[in-house]
Amino acid sequence: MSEPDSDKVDLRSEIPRFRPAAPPPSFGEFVENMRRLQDLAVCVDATDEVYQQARDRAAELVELLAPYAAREGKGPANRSMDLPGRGSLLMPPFHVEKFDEESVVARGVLRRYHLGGGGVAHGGVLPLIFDDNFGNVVYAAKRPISRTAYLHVNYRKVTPLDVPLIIEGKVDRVEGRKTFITARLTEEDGTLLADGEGLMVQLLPGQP
Ligand SMILES: CCCCCCCCCCCC(=O)SCCNC(=O)CCNC(=O)[C@H](O)C(C)(C)COP(=O)(O)OP(=O)(O)OC[C@H]1O[C@@H](n2cnc3c(N)ncnc32)[C@H](O)[C@@H]1OP(=O)(O)O
Repeated sequence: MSEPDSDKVDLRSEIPRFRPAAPPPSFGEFVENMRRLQDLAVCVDATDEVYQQARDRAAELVELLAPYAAREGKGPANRSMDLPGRGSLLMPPFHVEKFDEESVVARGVLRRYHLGGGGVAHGGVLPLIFDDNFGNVVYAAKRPISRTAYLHVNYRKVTPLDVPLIIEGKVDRVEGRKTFITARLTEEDGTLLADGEGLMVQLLPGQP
């Protein structure tokens, strides 16, 4: 039998404990530069010589970082609460501004690398923002550890890039293992861009 792993949130579950990170000072600037690089990677129109140089410098960066790859929950990405998107490149750069049992509010911008077409955000980015908000709402409401069973987004208006956006989500109702959550994505002046509803289901012992 394998040894119990105290990093698991519950020894019957495969989910790692969530532990906020205190990243080294340069980590935030590194992540912001990586986001800027993503913006450029999706928009530059350069010569082959420039791409060759970019390829080689990117390969150097890979070589520098590869020895430090660590398992989930070790590195600061995704756990740095003071950084946009918790310091995770996967996450849109939003900051949580309110986190309590009533609601979770986060504010941020979508940027060039989130472009879908026609100058506005890719529709697939919005469910990511909603899902992350739902996860935070479950956590803030002190509900048991849960996973998203479904998530429904209504796109009410196109979502602009480089404009402050606000998402606010709250528990709508609880039925046994089920937590139903609703959320709204707006601009700062209250213009509704999208609203969503989701079901988070409490995990049973042993569910990953
Ligand atoms: C501080 C910083 C934090 C940091 C916060 C970080 C935030 C990150 C948040 C990310 C969250 C995720 O994306 S999680 C990843 C995406 N989700 C997943 O991968 C989940 C994959 N699916 C599953 O694992 C499973 O389907 C479960 C666990 C969701 C449910 O399976 P189960 O345990 O067998 O439950 P089951 O008996 O089927 O259903 C239980 C009840 O829910 C209902 N139910 C289940 N699925 C559905 C459904 N799609 N639509 C309607 N109803 C459903 C059933 O009818 C039943 O109702 P009744 O008969 O009892 O009435």
